[in-house]
Amino acid sequence: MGSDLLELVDVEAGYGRAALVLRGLTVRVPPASVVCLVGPNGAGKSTALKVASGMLPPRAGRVLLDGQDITHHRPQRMLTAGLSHVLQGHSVFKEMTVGENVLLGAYTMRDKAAIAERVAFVKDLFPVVAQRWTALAGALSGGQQKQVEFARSLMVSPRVVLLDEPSMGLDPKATSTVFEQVVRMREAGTAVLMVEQNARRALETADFGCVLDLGRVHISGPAADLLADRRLGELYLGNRRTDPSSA
Ligand SMILES: Nc1ncnc2c1ncn2[C@@H]1O[C@H](COP(=O)(O)OP(=O)(O)OP(=O)(O)O)[C@@H](O)[C@H]1O
Repeated sequence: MGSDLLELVDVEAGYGRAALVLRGLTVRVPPASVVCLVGPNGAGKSTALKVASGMLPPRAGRVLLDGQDITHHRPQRMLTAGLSHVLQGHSVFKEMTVGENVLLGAYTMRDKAAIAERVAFVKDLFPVVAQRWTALAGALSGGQQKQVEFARSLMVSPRVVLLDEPSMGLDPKATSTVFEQVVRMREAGTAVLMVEQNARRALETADFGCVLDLGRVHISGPAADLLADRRLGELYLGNRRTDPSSA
């Protein structure tokens, strides 16, 4: 180990008195890489992100950031440590401007010059944020709103961004844009741990993939290898057994 930025190691977690959802989950995110969690509904993908960001304390196992044990840090401390979580669904405040939404991501920051520097950074990374800065966020398309959420999550200069279903509810064109922005985040040096239903598209974007089933990693490896795995294609990626192009 040692070279991974974020590690979930042998994590067990669940909700209240209900049975465990994560049953010994280990996931590793190397620096400036995109790692994608895929798998069937209820496998525990979103739960893994909640454990990583401190929203759900695990019952066993560890969360390490750059080798430091941050397992029982509260969400705000996780955020200042460098983990930013973009939740499932849309979380922009539609009646506020794009700029106001983005600046909400700086609420833990005191240094005005640092805030201005981050605003310039996210405007550069997401041109739509710069172009629509004073517009009401509710007037933007779903894909554009997702980019506002990304920009907000990057204000604190996170080392890892956790993205829960970034393409949810988006049409194919907006989905492509959102995945292009994920690549840009990685190019800008931020690691991404992403959960996606759109497994094929997500693996095409990711460096590494983990297929979760029943709260454990079933298969993991370079995303290109998972995409090329015929059995995996049939089980999770929608390839038909008779489709010669999936060979
Ligand atoms: N807040 C909660 N309270 C109780 N149970 C929950 C809660 N959130 C999730 N669960 C349960 O935990 C299990 C795993 O849910 P999770 O959302 O992590 O799965 P997932 O792999 O992300 O699924 P999906 O692809 O459907 O989003 C499910 O059985 C779900 O019902």
